[in-house]
Amino acid sequence: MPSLIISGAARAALQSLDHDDITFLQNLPKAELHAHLHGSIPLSTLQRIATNYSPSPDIGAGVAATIARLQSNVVLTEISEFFQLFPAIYALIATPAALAEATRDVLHAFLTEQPPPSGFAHHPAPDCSYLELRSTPRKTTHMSREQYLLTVLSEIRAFPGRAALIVSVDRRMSEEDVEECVDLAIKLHQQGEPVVGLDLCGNPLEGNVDTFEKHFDRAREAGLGLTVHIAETKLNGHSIESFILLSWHPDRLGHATYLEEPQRDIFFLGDIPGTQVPQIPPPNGQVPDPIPHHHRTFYALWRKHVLLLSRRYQEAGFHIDSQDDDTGERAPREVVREIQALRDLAGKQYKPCVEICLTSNLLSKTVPRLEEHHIRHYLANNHPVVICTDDILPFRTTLLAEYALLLAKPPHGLGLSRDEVRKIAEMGMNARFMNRKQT
Ligand SMILES: CNc1ncnc2c1ncn2[C@@H]1O[C@H](COP(=O)(O)O)[C@@H](O)[C@H]1O
Repeated sequence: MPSLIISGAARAALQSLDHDDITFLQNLPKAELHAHLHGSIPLSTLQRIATNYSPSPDIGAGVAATIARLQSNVVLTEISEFFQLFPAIYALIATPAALAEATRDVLHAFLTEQPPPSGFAHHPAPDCSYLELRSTPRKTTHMSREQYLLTVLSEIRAFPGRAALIVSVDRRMSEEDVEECVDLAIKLHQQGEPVVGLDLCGNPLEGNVDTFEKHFDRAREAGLGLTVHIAETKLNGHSIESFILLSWHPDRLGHATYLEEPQRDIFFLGDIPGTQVPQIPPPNGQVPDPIPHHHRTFYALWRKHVLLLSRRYQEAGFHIDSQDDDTGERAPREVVREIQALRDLAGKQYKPCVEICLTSNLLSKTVPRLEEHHIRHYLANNHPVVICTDDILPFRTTLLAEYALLLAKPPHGLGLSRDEVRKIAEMGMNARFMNRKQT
């Protein structure tokens, strides 16, 4: 049986709750929708697999060093260091047998009754009611990508209706690799396997997503839900990439930490009270000085963005005057209004559920303090969110402890009421890809 570990802020939040609060959180139906398989392997499982493993000496040293790091709290200076943990984990989980063993323990850690982590005395209970586990199909010397997926799925099938798979593609993949992963995801979904979605993940500071859109489109057409890691760092938030990813209209967004006001204005119309149409430069194309920074960023990006949107809406049968888009003579304000009108016409308000991983963001230093976490913005604007763990192995948390961070009083948590926490849990259950209504 896997043993759970909690430390840091998540531990302090859970410790600050009384027995009643913990029982309340345990009894809430909760969906875990953002958990990466290799980041969620219980440490005890990894250690067991390492004991039965005989690697070449140079790989062995890397594996031993990573396990020692995971044992003694992973302290990161910046998010890019986080991704360096995975090569050693991958070296251990290279055969179908090891992958099956790891997947089984991840599923049990989330879905079956677990004794409380050391130092806690609450009743054993499953960490969540429903799990969408995500993983990047990896080709090794022992298995193809298809075998990889079939191995993971054969374990997931042991939890019918309670577990499903999201196939991840990594930002660093070539287009051919993405194509192969998406082909497999579609094929397995069509064969009735519990493959429910497609995810874009990987080190946010690497890779280029420009050529992936058509494959995400294919996946959507085949009935898969789409989620993308977006604006995970400041650099991603400021770039055209966030506009591109939003223009794919994913069903859910991973992290969305640094989406800027103009991006939210355009895509999530109505999220920012009183500023649905941002105050932006006048129609003559001059950028007046001084203007707020985010309007400047918006001005720099809007033309590219409008071209993208134009293409999508023209494909959907709507008309946008492309000459205006090319010359840039039309006021950005008008463009925003036009987009809003088109959105109204299409009868869709776009409110993709944001997958929130509190401890992950704090430990990978993309959010400095819980009080500054972007969940506050989304909650204040009635924008759907789901609470998730991301990678319980390095981040040493559980879904219960992430919910404790919502309910615990400051400074241990956000101090939300039980009613607010119940609503958040419901939003999460409603954002499941399994059984979702197709739009
Ligand atoms: C910190 N937040 C994150 N942001 C982006 N990608 C992440 C991530 N956490 C994990 N992954 C992605 O998931 C892979 C491991 O699981 P799988 O091999 O797919 O099962 C990592 O290599 C990384 O690409």
